[in-house]
Amino acid sequence: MSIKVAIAGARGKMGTEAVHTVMKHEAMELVAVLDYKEIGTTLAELEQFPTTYEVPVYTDFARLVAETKPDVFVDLTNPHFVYERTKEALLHNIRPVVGTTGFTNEQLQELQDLAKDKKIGCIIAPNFAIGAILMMKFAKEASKYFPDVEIIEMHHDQKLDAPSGTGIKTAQMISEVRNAKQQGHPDEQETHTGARGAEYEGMRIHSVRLPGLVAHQQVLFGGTGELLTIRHDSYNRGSFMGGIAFCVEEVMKRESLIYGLENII
Ligand SMILES: NC(=O)C1=CN([C@@H]2O[C@H](COP(=O)(O)OP(=O)(O)OC[C@H]3O[C@@H](n4cnc5c(N)ncnc54)[C@H](OP(=O)(O)O)[C@@H]3O)[C@@H](O)[C@H]2O)C=CC1
Ligand SMILES: O=C(O)C1=N[C@H](C(=O)O)C[C@H](O)C1
Repeated sequence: MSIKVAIAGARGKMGTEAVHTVMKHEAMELVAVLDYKEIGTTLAELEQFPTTYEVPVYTDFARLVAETKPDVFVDLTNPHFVYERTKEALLHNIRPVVGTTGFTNEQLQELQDLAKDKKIGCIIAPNFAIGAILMMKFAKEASKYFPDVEIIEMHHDQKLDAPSGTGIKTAQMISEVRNAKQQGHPDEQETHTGARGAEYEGMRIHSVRLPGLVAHQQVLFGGTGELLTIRHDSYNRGSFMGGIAFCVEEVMKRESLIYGLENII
C-alpha cells in the first residue's frame, strides 16, 4: 500500500522538486498540498506543474487532514511557520518530515517529547543531502584532533535564516566531542559588528549570502602549520530529493523524533 503524503511549501524551490519526487515515486501518493494563500483548487492550475497533477490544495490544515488523511506531512516552508505546523501534524497523528530550518532548542525538545508521548515518527533534517551528512560526520571526527574550527556556510540570497540549519547542526555535532575551547585571541575586538561571525561554544559560524549560490559549506580546522578543509556543495536541489524520499519511508517505521539524518543512515 502506498504512503499518503501531503506537502507544505509546494510552490517553493524545494517544494516544487519534492512534488515531482513524490509524484514519480511508486510507493508514494501525493494526496494534498498545504498553502497559506489561495492559489487554486489543484496543483494542475499552477504553471510549474503538468496539467495531470490534480492534487488538491488546502489552506486549512484540519480540513486537509479530515479529507485526505495523509500518513506523512513534508514541510518545506519557512522558519516562522514550521514549529506550530509540525506540532499540529503530530497532534493529528501524522508523521512529519521537516526540511525547513530555524527551530530553537526548546522547540526541538517540545516536539521530541510530543513524538515520544504519541509514539510516532518525526524526522527533522537540517540537510537531506548525503554528502552534507558525511561532511558533518567527518567534521565531528576531525574536531577530536583539531579543536580550532570555523564554519563558513554559503547560500543563495533568498535564504531567510542565518546561520543555516546545517551550520548550526555541524557546530552541535562538533561540540559533542570537542574539548571546550574559546578560540581566537582572548583580547580580540570587533571594529565592525559581526566580523567574527556567530559564536557557538567558542566556535565561529560565518554566513555568506550571494545570488548564484545554492547551498555550500566548508569547515576549516587549524593546527600547527596546517589547515584541514572539509567542504560540501549542493549545486542544485536534486541533491536533497533522495534524502526526502528516504525520510518519507523511514518515518513510517519510527516511534520517536529524529533530528538529523546522521542518526539513521
Ligand atoms: N533540509 C534540507 O535539506 C533543505 C532545507 N531547506 C529549507 O527548506 C525551506 C524552504 O526552502 P526553499 O524552498 O528554498 O524556500 P522557498 O521560499 O523557495 O519556498 C518556501 C515556500 O513555502 C511557502 N510558504 C511560506 N509560508 C507558508 C505557510 N505558512 N504555509 C504554506 N506554505 C508557505 C512560500 O510561499 P511565499 O513564497 O508566497 O511566501 C514558498 O512557496 C527553508 O527553510 C530552507 O532552509 C532548503 C533546502 C534543503
Ligand atoms: O535554505 C536553503 O537553501 C538550505 N537550507 C538548509 C540549511 O539551512 O542548512 C539546507 C541546505 O543548506 C539548503
